[in-house]
Amino acid sequence: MSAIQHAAGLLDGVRRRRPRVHCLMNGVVPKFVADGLSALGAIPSMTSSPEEVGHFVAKADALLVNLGTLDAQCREAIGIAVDVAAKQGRPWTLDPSHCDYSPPRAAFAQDLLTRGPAVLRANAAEFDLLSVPAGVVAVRTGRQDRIAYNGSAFSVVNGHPLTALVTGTGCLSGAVIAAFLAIEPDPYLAACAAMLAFGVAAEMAGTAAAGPGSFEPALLDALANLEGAHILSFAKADHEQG
Ligand SMILES: Nc1ncnc2c1ncn2[C@@H]1O[C@H](COP(=O)(O)OP(=O)(O)OP(=O)(O)O)[C@@H](O)[C@H]1O
Ligand SMILES: Cc1ncsc1CCO
Ligand SMILES: [Mg+2]
Repeated sequence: MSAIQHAAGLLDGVRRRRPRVHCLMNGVVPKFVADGLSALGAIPSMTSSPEEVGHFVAKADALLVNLGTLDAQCREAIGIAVDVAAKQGRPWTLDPSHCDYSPPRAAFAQDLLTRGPAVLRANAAEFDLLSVPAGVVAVRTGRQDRIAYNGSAFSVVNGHPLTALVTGTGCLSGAVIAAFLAIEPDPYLAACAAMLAFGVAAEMAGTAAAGPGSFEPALLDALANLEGAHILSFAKADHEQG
């Protein structure tokens, strides 16, 4: 089965199984990310207090760690969350948001990469600063999204330029990866499926939007209305075999 056919089936799996995704999100776009996960068919939770986060991660099917507005309490919560994820076998995605602005944040992100994330999702500037250890699926987003693992790579060229004009679309794409990780044990297939679903939904939203203001709700609508058949019809992707 191709990665595209597999993605269509996994989208149905997300709707059937409604995975719980716990998000340690930045303070800028938590509502958008939670709404995007709900629209897709997953169940978001966003608590970050150190005394509670472990309980939330233990009950979640997957975790997203986003460093966008990192502070001392976030660092503590992230440490607890990734420990619980490791102990309970919960897959997690790292979004090293804005690590290119701050050497301490880049060092923290680089350290987190050694603590067992299934997937790194980063924009080009963030991605190019980090070295991705073997065993971590590497997703570099931009006009083209490239998913790489162990010598293989998959590039998704779906999407719409308005995506780049709405803050938090990258954060949401990391959350969508976490939702697919919750139901697909192979993190490379999960990440390919997530970026196909997100890219096709963004393309559908782009045709309905007049600008970034109407693109944002249109993207939520497109995530909710997306069907496996849309992925099969509209996916534009290339496989590079290593
Ligand atoms: N020029 C573009 N054309 C089409 N899609 C794009 C373009 N640039 C980015 N995207 C899409 O926008 C989304 C966000 O990617 P980007 O690399 O901009 O992340 P980001 O900088 O982390 O975003 P944010 O921090 O706002 O959440 C991805 O789904 C990506 O495919
Ligand atoms: C703009 C911004 N600043 C910190 S997090 C965030 C949202 C994702 O880029
Ligand atoms: Mg980002």
